[in-house]
Amino acid sequence: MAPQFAPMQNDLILRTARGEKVERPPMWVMRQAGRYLPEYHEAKGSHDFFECCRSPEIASTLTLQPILRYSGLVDAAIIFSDILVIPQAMGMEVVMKDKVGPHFPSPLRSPEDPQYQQLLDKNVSVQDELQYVYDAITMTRQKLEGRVPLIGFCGAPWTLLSYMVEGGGSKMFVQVKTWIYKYPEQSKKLLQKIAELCVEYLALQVVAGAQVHRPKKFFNIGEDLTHTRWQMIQVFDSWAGELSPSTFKVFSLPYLEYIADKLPKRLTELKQDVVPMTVFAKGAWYALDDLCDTKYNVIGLDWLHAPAEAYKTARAKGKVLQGNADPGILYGSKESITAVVKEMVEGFGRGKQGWIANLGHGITPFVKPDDLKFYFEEIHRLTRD
Ligand SMILES: Cc1c2[nH]c(c1CCC(=O)O)Cc1[nH]c(c(CCC(=O)O)c1C)Cc1[nH]c(c(CCC(=O)O)c1C)Cc1[nH]c(c(C)c1CCC(=O)O)C2
Repeated sequence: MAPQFAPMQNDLILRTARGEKVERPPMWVMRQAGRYLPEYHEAKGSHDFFECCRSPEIASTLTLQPILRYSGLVDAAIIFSDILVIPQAMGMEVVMKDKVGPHFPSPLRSPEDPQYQQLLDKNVSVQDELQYVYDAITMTRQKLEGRVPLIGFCGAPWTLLSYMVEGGGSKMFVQVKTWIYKYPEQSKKLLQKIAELCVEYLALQVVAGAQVHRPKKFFNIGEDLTHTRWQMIQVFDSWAGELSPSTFKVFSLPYLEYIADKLPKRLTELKQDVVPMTVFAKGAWYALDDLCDTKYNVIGLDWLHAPAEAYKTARAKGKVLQGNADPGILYGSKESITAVVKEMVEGFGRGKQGWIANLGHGITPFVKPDDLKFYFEEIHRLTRD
């Protein structure tokens, strides 16, 4: 039987993502459960990063931390995990190196590497390999007690391929550029394989948080009430900006589209409702038009976009935007935070439709938690009627 969860109290982000008119913009920030929070370090203790991801108890505790600290200001939780759990599920080793970031001891170097064929041929069960994520989602949904919806996520195929061949973060992208320019067909095969795994992984995340009951006041006339979800999902293409407009169309966009086309179908097969979908292609400012033509409901923006201009493009195509202040603003003065919030509020339709307030990328370490609070409060203040 499906687990039972408390009724949802705040569905603002879901209504906004579906394009409805709202009373104020919903807010959350990427990496909101992270190193800038003292309670994060406390709960993490001496546990390794991936150990925290694999422990539903720790992952759910970390997920809830910003929700508790910024109660009333944060309208969504995002499950504490990492995009690199997919390469791990595919059999690659990934470790998190302190102060360095993710590291693959044996990255995929070329199509001649025996790992290449193994990765393509392996029948990966994301059901079995990533059960700990689904357990963390179910536990988090229980601990949230209906406070806010929970966002599930995965990495985009292009970004995951980059990590798998670079072996970690990169400045020059030598390996992945070699792959796409020397071995384009082999690259595409792997991108497709990753995209298929992403669909199944996202679908199973939705299943793990599925909810059957909800309070009467949220019913819509004529709606099928048997399987109502309180979730959404986001696909992170953090390295999209390494591609050119034309190579993005070949090595990233088709796989992002594949996920957005297939996920609703897969959810229907699994007798689940569809959930709102967000795509965040960092650095791909040139692709806004193309992304607005996909089936994603929400397009995440980094700070390379001027809010008013992006909003015009997105609204013309009925899309919702998410973002987009430079996370670096949180190191600045209160006046500069207010100025950037004003620009967003004015640019994004005063937050009454089509805007989910966020930062333009994940919040960075050393930000003072109260400065993030001020950012949220300013969004709240400036969108109040
Ligand atoms: C590229 C990427 C990764 N992971 C992720 C992305 C896409 C988003 C983005 O572009 O930032 C996604 C991610 N990673 C994490 C979350 C958790 C949910 C959230 O609060 O947003 C999410 C959504 C936790 C994390 N993921 C990581 C941390 C820090 C771990 C620690 O040192 O305690 C957290 C809280 C580690 C991580 N994981 C990854 C990197 C590059 C790093 C190192 C980052 C750094 O050193 O600044 C891979």
